[in-house]
Amino acid sequence: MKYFLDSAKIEEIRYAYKNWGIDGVTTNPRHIMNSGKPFLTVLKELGEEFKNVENFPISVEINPHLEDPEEMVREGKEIASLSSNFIIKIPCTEPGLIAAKRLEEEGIRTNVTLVFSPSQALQPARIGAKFVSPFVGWKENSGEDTAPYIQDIVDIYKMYNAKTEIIVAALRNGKQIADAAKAGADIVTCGFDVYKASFAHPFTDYGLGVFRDAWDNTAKELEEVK
Ligand SMILES: O=C(CO)[C@@H](O)[C@H](O)[C@H](O)[C@H](O)COP(=O)(O)O
Repeated sequence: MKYFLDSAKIEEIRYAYKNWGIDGVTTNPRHIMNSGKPFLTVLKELGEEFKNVENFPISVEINPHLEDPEEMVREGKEIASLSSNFIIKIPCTEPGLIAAKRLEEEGIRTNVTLVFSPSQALQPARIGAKFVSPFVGWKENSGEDTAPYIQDIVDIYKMYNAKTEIIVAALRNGKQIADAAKAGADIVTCGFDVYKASFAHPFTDYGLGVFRDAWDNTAKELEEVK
């Protein structure tokens, strides 16, 4: 399963690419706002940073105020022209799906986002979107158990041999990452801190303490000779 970083902060993206080998990036308007930089500046930085890296998808969301498919397509094309790594992220609304279909027909790859049900995940696959992004965290926060819904999407896609790759999004902890892997999702996208926490376990730290003590208290060769 691939790991994408859900972020628009160039420093953490650079770190996660170099040290963790992340496979791509997903951004959204909130991540761009949190970067503290203007939209186009972030896009230029990302395009420049990965200009020599092939197969490194960077999802960039169109203006969320757009409701007309023609305008969505126009903006999607403008964004896509800035970098061959850019994937156009479009909301899972009817106009969004129309725009995604047109963009895919013109060879511009899309990521249909803000997906919250298996039925919403069907049309992105039918129109050949490159990615679909079902959300987990927001539903879990509202008290829903999301494991069955992700499993349903994975199973349906398998049943129909859908080529669209599933990015499980809005994950909050390591268990949700493991659940996505268990369900057979293609990709997860998480924030920097969620990945960092997922690499750790309190027993790993405890065990290290035990082994460090043992190391320090092991008889030293020179002392044994004496
Ligand atoms: O849709 C995708 C990935 O394609 C994500 O970037 C998605 O926007 C984010 O995971 C969600 O918005 C979660 O954001 P947050 O609640 O973790 O700030």
